[in-house]
Amino acid sequence: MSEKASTPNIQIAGLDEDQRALDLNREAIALKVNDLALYYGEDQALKGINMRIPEKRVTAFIGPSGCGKSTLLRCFNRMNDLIDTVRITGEIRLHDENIYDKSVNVPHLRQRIGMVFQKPNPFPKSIYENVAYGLRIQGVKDRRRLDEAVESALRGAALWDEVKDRLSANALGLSGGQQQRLVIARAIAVEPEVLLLDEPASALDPISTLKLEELIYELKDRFTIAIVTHNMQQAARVSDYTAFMYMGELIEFADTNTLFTNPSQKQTEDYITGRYG
Ligand SMILES: Nc1ncnc2c1ncn2[C@@H]1O[C@H](COP(=O)(O)OP(=O)(O)OP(=O)(O)O)[C@@H](O)[C@H]1O
Repeated sequence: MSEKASTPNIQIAGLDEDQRALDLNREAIALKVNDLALYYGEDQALKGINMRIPEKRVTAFIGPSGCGKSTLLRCFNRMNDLIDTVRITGEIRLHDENIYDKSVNVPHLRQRIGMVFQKPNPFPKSIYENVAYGLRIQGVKDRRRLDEAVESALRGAALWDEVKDRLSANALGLSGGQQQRLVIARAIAVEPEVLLLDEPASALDPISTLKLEELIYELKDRFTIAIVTHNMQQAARVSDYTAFMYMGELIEFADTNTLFTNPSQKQTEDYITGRYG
């Protein structure tokens, strides 16, 4: 958080934040999790999760390996549906709609809640076609509209200047950091409401990681962001709220500053002070 305050173009947001200190009860809520449990076959991976994810904020999920961070993130856009053994009870509401309701159109849900994974996964197509992909699936054919959307998404993902002269080059020729920003451009081109980021920087070098963190900060003006990270410094730098999970349970959820400086649970304190994990 302190790094944000030291970055000139972020100070205004910081001042604003100070004026109306982060308070979950005063936030608009994008996602609400009610009594969520998830089982892989006989093994329970998530237990009694209740939480609210605020709109247009960055929420980080931290906790030791295997505590269920990625599993929970995948619940938000029903990626766990793809695993045969998974059984889920409880509900998750995107605004007022239970995303697990039978009537939900899952491909449409995944457009509203986009996801970016640990390893950049561009398609073996041109940079342009990667970004245009979701719009083409939606049936957009008009070239000018596609051009505008591709440029806007690439600018939004802080990649435009680096690729504008080679939009027809294969995306696999980009560096790892560029590929990850391209995948973010692909996700935001369809204007989702929520972006799920599952350890998006873990395969990146420090400079690319920094760029990605700056990008996340910029994107939260437009999107609700949930990020899983192993890196506590990263969580502290990029997020407004942090969820600490342990063995499938949500132990503590608070604004990031409070969670890292004054946690209410001993388990959280033990984790952030490096006593386990
Ligand atoms: N496809 C799967 N089938 C069976 N069990 C799984 C599957 N995916 C995850 N699990 C189990 O669910 C638990 C939670 O895993 P998950 O990957 O969500 O944890 P995590 O906190 O994201 O871990 P990490 O930080 O190591 O990525 C673990 O015990 C894991 O072994």
